[in-house]
Amino acid sequence: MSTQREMKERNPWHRPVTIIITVIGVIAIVTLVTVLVIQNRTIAQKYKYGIVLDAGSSHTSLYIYQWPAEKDNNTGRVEQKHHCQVAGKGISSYTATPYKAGESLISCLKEAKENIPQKMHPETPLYLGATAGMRLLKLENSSASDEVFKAVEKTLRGFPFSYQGARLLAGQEEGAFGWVTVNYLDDRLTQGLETTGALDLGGASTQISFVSDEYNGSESPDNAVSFRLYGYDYTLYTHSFLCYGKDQALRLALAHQTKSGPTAITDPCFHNGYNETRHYAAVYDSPCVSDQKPQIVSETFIHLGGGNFTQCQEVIKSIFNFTSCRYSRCSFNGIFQPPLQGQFGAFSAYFFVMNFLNLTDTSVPLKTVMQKLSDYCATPWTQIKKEHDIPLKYLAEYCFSGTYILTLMMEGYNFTSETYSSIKYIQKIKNSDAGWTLGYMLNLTNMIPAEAPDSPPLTYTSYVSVVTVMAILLFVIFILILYSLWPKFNTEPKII
Ligand SMILES: Nc1nc2c(ncn2[C@@H]2O[C@H](COP(=O)(O)OP(=O)(O)OP(=O)(O)O)[C@@H](O)[C@H]2O)c(=O)[nH]1
Repeated sequence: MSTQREMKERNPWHRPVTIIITVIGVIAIVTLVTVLVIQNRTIAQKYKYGIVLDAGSSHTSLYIYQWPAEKDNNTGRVEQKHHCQVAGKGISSYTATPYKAGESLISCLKEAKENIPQKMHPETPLYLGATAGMRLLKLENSSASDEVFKAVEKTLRGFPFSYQGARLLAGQEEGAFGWVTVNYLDDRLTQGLETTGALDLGGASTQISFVSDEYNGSESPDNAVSFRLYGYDYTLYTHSFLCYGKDQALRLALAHQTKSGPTAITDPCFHNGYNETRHYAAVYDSPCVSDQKPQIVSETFIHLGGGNFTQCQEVIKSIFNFTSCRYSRCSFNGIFQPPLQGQFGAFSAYFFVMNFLNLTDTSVPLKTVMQKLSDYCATPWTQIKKEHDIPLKYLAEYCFSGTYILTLMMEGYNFTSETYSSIKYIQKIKNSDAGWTLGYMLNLTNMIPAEAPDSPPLTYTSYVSVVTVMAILLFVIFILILYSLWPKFNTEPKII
């Protein structure tokens, strides 16, 4: 019993001083780590915001982006916080009543007010970029396009955000910013990885953008956009084909089939049994086709479906011009295109259409994809209507749109059955929509620096872990030293 007591007394771990030191040490470590974690988390929870309106030919979308407030100096990730689809058509359709173009944006702007903390409104930049619909309107009627922009600007200025302008984007900008978005979201730019090409299919225009080792901008310099991002140089090939978005391409195909002004056509790109009366004036009411308008005998024509994929491909091929090329190589319509290189992300209508058709898997051989689309096109209209509950106007066009997409890629851009698998149909990357808007905002807010920013050598998690481990280690060393010194301090005078 007494030996046990002696041992207990000699063992420093049983002394109150040691216990107190241990408790204080543990509390110190817990406090240190807690302060580290809380200090950093409080900062990371504050955000800055930016709003971009994509005024497209078919409709307008509003996107809110957010990024950590203290990291806008180039290291914080910008992500999409909210998306609002403006009801109705694109702003270019309001030429008769321009003020309505402005009014159409109000409900989404109100949503933006609700989604961004009020105190951040005045410092939130607000941009509007208009694309191919307004490009066509400008070609057709420049003063009408000015009126629409005025009305839109009036509405945007009426909101408490920091209005930065409403402008027409050049096709080249639309292509280049789409490419920036895809590669930014994929984290390819900071690391200088091989980039992904961008394929964007809109309603009125379509863009192709990629980096090719065989393109430095000397041939067809109009297609070159040079960037220096995070310390890496890029010369991007980009081209926007006006009138080759899927809605205008459909007009081109209908114009091709109604050249002679017939009263009825059997269109292989529409399902068997499809039967609609169309007005010539409505089909030809676009600068993409207005010069092809036939000497009309009738006001309308009957649009019948033929449901034949191969014939549909032939009709679509006829809207491309493959004969003239003054460069070393061309895609179509005499436009230069260097050899395709690397992976491609295909978004907007590429995704909507192929997703509806269940054909987004590009590991499936192209031959099989074509066969499936051919079967879909051959399905009678009555059956298609029974199987899908979506507005008939959209439903009727998927055979055309799917065939257009494959023809544009294979015949227009020169993808092959081998390179088809390098395309990925995408809608979102990490919860942000693929499209030009994010790249546009990153550029205008200088969020992508030309040079790589100085980054801390450790990530936040590694930093906290290292500090924790070091604190524990120091404490253990301290205790061990204390332990080794203990007998000296505690040796009681021995009575001999
Ligand atoms: N199926 C389907 N089609 C859509 C959807 N959203 C848009 N579309 C169609 O896809 C096409 C392209 O749409 P967007 O990418 O918004 O194109 P846009 O901005 O209006 O056109 P551009 O001005 O040429 O860029 C248009 O024909 C739209 O009608 C969708 O959610 N589902």
